[in-house]
Amino acid sequence: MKTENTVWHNQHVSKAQRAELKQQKACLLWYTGLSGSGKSTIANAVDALLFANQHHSYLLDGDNVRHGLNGDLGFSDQDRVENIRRISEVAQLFVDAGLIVSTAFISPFRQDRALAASKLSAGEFIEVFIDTPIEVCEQRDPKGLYKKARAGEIKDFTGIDSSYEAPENPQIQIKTADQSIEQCAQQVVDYLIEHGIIAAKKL
Ligand SMILES: Nc1ncnc2c1ncn2[C@@H]1O[C@H](COP(=O)(O)OS(=O)(=O)O)[C@@H](OP(=O)(O)O)[C@H]1O
Ligand SMILES: Nc1ncnc2c1ncn2[C@@H]1O[C@H](COP(=O)(O)OP(=O)(O)O)[C@@H](O)[C@H]1O
Repeated sequence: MKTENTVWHNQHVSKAQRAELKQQKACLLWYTGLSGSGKSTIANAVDALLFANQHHSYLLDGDNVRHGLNGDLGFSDQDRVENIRRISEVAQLFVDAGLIVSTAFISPFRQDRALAASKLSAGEFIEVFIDTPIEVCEQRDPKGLYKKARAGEIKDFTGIDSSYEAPENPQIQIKTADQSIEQCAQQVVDYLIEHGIIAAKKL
């Protein structure tokens, strides 16, 4: 550790106070799933629903973070671990600000998702498994990446030559092949209401 001479400062305003002002509880919706499974689509739909109902939320999305904060990282196992570690730290700060935070990253390794969860209090970390079979993801192929990976133009592609460890006990499991985008988003919103993170209001 290079931080041995630094001291943690407790803030006067707590996470709970910040969240209460926003009439919500702070939490982290951690979306995980294969490329093309629907993480971004569903996380964006949920975020839009929350915003429309005056909630304070923020979405950290894969490609955007990789263009900036994590622009130095590729797709080796080691780089993915570091990618998720940094995202976990950033997400924790946003949760501290009292927000309903969403992260939409493949986050293929259980251990890294567990690390993200360990930084938050009980009930704050909500693992959302976007459970879409690889055949469906590959058929959708929204960015043409599966085609390139099959052609050998991209290596270490998740689900093809890089592993994905599915969650064993996610708080929310969404089967996108059987439901519309709206139904998937509503499944997340229903969870937030049932667990007292937001009030029912119009959602
Ligand atoms: N080799 C390889 N494997 C998987 N994905 C790849 C790869 N190369 C580029 N991409 C694109 O990068 C997006 C995944 O980035 P993540 O930061 O979510 O990945 S990870 O959590 O670190 O595994 C992923 O975005 P999504 O399709 O939205 O998941 C791809 O668009
Ligand atoms: N029920 C659904 N939920 C989410 N996405 C869906 C669904 N049905 C079809 N799709 C489509 O699947 C694709 C998912 O892409 P994307 O959200 O970018 O996935 P990811 O972020 O996991 O890579 C989009 O083109 C989206 O329109």
